[in-house]
Amino acid sequence: MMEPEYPSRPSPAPTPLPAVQLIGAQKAGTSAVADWLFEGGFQRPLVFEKEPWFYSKEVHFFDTDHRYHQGAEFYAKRFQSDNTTPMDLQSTALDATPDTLPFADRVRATYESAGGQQVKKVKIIVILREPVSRELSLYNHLAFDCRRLPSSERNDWHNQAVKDDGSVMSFDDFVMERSLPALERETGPGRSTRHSLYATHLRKWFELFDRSQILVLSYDELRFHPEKTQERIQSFLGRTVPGSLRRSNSNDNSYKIALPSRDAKQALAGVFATLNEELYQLLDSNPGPPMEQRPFPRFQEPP
Ligand SMILES: Nc1ncnc2c1ncn2[C@@H]1O[C@H](COP(=O)(O)OS(=O)(=O)O)[C@@H](OP(=O)(O)O)[C@H]1O
Repeated sequence: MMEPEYPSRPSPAPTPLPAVQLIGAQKAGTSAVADWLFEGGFQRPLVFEKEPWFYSKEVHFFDTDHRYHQGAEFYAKRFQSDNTTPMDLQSTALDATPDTLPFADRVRATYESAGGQQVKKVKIIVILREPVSRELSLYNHLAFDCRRLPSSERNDWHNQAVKDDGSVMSFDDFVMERSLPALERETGPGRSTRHSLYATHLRKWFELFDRSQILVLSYDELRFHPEKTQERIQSFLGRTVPGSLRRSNSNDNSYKIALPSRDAKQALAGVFATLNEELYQLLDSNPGPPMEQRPFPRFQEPP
């Protein structure tokens, strides 16, 4: 029997989403890379009324429930201005939200729902930093904000570094009372600390996206050989980006702690030693695009 012929229905036009996702890790040099890319021609997200200024780098769509649940159109609007075409978006729009790392599934679902095979085209960049130094950087950032912001402007994220009496806790206390408990649970307070569970997060990204779409970078290389990191990113993105990587978002101030105490370092390193090994093995068995460092360099621990 002949199959009946149905007129082919045009599929709905895709919702154009950013071509590049810089997903973290938080405190691993994402602002420096984002600044360089934005200055070099990548398109920033738009900031809407009542949104904070830093949304012009990071949209906080995937990591913020009430934003995520507004859907792909809500997200796409942050990248549409009168003079952008879908073509522009597909090649130069960048979301550099450093908190996206734990949300591979949401990124996949959003790009899938947006159509146009964008899920197969989006380019994902992640920078990994030695976890003890990253935790210290997180603490320094929180402590800096807590000292400069009135309590009415702080949120739960900032208040992680505040003691019951309202004073800012030491890094040692932060490690014992916040970081270590956070690493023992999968959800709840301490998500920023759990960014350092790199193998857990990356395993999901590797399952949900083709490995060739994900460039894994080393913060140590970004710090000591930034020109190499720039070369890798340009090769991955398939375009030359003028300018150079500068230091950015270092929150320098007289209270900033340069090195962890021996106790804090030992307590954290004890947890991260095995997890870092898991990461090296995961990267070893999942080779990335050709411009990625291989083997991935082992982290340099703080002295
Ligand atoms: N060019 C360059 N080289 C080396 N290190 C650099 C560079 N730019 C920024 N940084 C350091 O990266 C830390 C800030 O990271 P992020 O920008 O990712 O932070 S954030 O998640 O966006 O808040 C922060 O680390 P700490 O100084 O240890 O806190 C920055 O100093």
